[in-house]
Amino acid sequence: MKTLDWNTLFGERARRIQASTIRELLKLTQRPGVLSFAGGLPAPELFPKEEAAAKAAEILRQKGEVALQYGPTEGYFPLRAWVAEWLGVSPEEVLITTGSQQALDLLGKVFLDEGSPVLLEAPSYMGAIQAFRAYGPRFLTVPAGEEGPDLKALEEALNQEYPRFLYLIPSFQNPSGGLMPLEARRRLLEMAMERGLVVVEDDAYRELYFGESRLPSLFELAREAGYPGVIYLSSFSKVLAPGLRVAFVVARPEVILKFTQAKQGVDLHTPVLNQILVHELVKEGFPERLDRIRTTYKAKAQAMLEALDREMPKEVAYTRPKGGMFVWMTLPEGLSAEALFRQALEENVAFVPGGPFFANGGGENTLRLSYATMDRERIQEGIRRLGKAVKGLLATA
Ligand SMILES: Cc1ncc(COP(=O)(O)O)c(CN[C@@H](CCCC(=O)O)C(=O)O)c1O
Repeated sequence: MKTLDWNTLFGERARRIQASTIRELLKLTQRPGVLSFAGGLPAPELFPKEEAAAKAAEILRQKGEVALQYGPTEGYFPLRAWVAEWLGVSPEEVLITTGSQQALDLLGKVFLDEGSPVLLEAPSYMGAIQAFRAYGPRFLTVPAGEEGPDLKALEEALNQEYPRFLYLIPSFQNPSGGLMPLEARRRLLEMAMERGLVVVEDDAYRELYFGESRLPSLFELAREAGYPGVIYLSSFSKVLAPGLRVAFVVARPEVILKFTQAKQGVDLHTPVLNQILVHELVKEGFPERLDRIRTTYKAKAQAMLEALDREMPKEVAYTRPKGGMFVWMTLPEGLSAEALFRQALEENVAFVPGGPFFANGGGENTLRLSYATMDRERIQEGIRRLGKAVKGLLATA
């Protein structure tokens, strides 16, 4: 009988697909006793378990024939209408997706051909890099820091090339925690409008601000200016429950139509029961829930920063986030976050090395710490362990 070599049987696109570092690391961190700062996993204590249990039972009893049946690809209309009202758009501009991760894949499917230039920040969200990479694009990157992308570098890049789209996370960027100031947002939009550039705004952390209020999204600023070129992504993962896999895309009807056609070929529709459950959970008391979530993450961030200030040697730099879920750490030049990862695992603490957040390489001395999942005591203990591993690495440098 002929043996099968699957690698030769897989298609060209499949051979490009690489594992998600976060997903692979999360397996490692399941080991008992490991304190993990790896995944941006929302605080489980915030999940509305009791409320969801009651509402799910009620939905199945009263609307079981809808909740358990195939549904429209665009999404459960009452949820689309709720998102539309929340964002001040029409339901025809809203598509419900199975997590923002699916929207990232649809972006690749709809906009990218082999070799298409796509522009993103360095570092940027590795889930987006992974989703886009499957379509064989040519990645262009601009440096990003605590105030978002370097606009001078962005202008230079845009003067060289017209990318299929620019992918950004303006508020509490993953992994760098960056927050684009209002002036920078306006400047970026001017550059996009001059060129007719498609801008993808991934606003996963829009509500997780620690200050008094939220900055206007690029999407809102573009609408004010009458520019239709911003495609807006956000999700219920960070403000409700990631396991429900319910998120949305907001864009011009022509874009939503094409994304819907593409989604038909992927999963027909997002699970109907989950969509109805999300709608039931957000239609009352959502603002109060958001306040509780912001207070929780602000306290967790504070706990991590206090511990870092206490445990980390002065050679190590790290951000002081104004929202979101992450602290971005930079080791002295020449030190490897991968080497630190191995040393840290011996101390039973884990994080995500920064390399996979750089689409074109680099960032070997960077790492991302998520404070979202653990309570204050374990955050402090985890950082104590990490501090020990960092000092060990510095001693061998
Ligand atoms: C900027 C940005 N865009 C989309 C997503 C994915 O959100 P969904 O849950 O798919 O709606 C995320 C979620 N990222 C988390 C979750 C990854 C969880 C995992 O792979 O287990 C992380 O970076 O750790 C994100 O940060």
